[in-house]
Amino acid sequence: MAIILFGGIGKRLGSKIPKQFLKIRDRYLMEYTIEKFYSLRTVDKVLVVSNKNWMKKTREILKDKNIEIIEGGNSREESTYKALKYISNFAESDDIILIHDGVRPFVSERIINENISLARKFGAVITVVPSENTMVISRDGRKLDAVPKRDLLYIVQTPQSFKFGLIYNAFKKEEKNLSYYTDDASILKAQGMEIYFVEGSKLNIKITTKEDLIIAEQLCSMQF
Ligand SMILES: Nc1ccn([C@@H]2O[C@H](COP(=O)(O)OP(=O)(O)OP(=O)(O)O)[C@@H](O)[C@H]2O)c(=O)n1
Ligand SMILES: C[C@](O)(CO)[C@H](O)COP(=O)(O)O
Repeated sequence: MAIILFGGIGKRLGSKIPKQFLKIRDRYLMEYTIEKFYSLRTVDKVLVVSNKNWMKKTREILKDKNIEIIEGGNSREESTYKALKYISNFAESDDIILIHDGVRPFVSERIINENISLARKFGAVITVVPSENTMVISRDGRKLDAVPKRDLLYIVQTPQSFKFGLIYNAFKKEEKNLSYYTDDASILKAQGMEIYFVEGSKLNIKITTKEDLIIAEQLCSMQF
């Protein structure tokens, strides 16, 4: 099952409407992402988590698809938790759950299928790419405090995929601290679970700011 997260409002993009409802080449951004999962035989179900103020628009866009839609929460992790609670009514503990940022429309079939196969093998996986830039730590955002060794650094993408029982129990244990986390796997890691890697792609961008939208428009003109 794929949980696709569209519960945000895109503050950092600064557009009047949430970025997932922007159109690129006459298709809603959310349609690009959903299609990547909906078209795969390896994905049995798609659950869309949308923003509570945009449920009607979401239903209208997805009216011709067999997709369940629920309301998100006030943070990405709260939206994920709402989705996990919803599927706890029918999911088995060993079912594979993929959790994906809806604003990553260029995820590939290879990444999705590797998430499924490696989550089945290891129980918990995240999609990553190795850092090609030196990255630094700064506490005040003005000066450099530390330089981690670059070859130890990976940039985390999504999907993040898990055996349902593992991720649901981890969220239940941390339900009061979800706003501390910015992804799903780190909640499991904080409880001592090993998290394995799936090779991502530099094309699997997250559309967060205006620059990302320019890149997305270029990628769409090449891919579709
Ligand atoms: N309460 C929230 C916040 C975010 N998301 C989703 O999580 C993904 C990654 O979040 P981000 O890129 O931060 O999206 P926004 O939260 O919309 O952006 P911003 O932080 O700029 O408002 C997005 O697909 C977003 O829709 C969500 O489902 N529920
Ligand atoms: C989950 C994520 O995409 C991993 O890099 C990222 O943390 C999401 O961050 P956002 O601020 O919710 O976009």
